[in-house]
Amino acid sequence: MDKNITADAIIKSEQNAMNAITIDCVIFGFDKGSLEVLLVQHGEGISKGKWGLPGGWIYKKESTDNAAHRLLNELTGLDNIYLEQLKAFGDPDRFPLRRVITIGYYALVKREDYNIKAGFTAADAKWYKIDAIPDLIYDHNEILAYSLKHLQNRVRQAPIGFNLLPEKFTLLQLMHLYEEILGIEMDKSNFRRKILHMKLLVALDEKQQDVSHRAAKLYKFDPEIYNKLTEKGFNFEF
Ligand SMILES: O=P(O)(O)OC[C@H]1O[C@@H](O)[C@H](O)[C@@H]1O
Repeated sequence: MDKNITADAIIKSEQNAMNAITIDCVIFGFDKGSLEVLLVQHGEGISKGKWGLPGGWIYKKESTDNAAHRLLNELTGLDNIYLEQLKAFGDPDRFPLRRVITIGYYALVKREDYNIKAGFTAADAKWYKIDAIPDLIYDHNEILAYSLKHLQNRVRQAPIGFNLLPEKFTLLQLMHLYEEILGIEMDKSNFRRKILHMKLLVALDEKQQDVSHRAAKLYKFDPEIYNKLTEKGFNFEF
């Protein structure tokens, strides 16, 4: 085949190819029994003044994982977070100016462990309760909805709570964590029976202190079983 024809074809197909890829991070925070999401207010560009997920452009010589950590840190001050890649969001019309595919990342953290400080192109950065999310830019409400579904599936398949609850907690606190993430109300005795059956918790010889109601028994996670179930997975049907 004629070399020039092949080169021409390559150039043409490259010109038609899309090369704009960005990152968007969904950071869920759990604090005092409520699930929240970290959002940033754009300080410049076509979305100035509007709220969205922390994210943006990837540098040419940067891995997508590094870009996710860098952008999150620059925009919100968050650092040292275990970010998991979710999926790519590639609707051709998701970004108004041209075709841009974005890669979603997500994490679930204990809110009080982190200080938030808006920076870079963000005018503000704030935690929003999951049931009070404003209208977000582009397809960010969809990305958030997908991430929440993913988190809800994840809590049915592996233990959660280790980095979200205090070291010693009551069964009710653990149940509220599940209720908040799954957005459902649970039956206390049913939850108690199922969770204790897993042998994931160690009952302590201690009760809550300084509470106005009847003090409840405290539990902690058995780290070995927690890790084993995290690796192996389970099916927690509520
Ligand atoms: O920051 P701007 O330029 O508005 O957004 C560009 C891209 O960065 C991402 O967060 C958006 O989802 C979009 O894909």
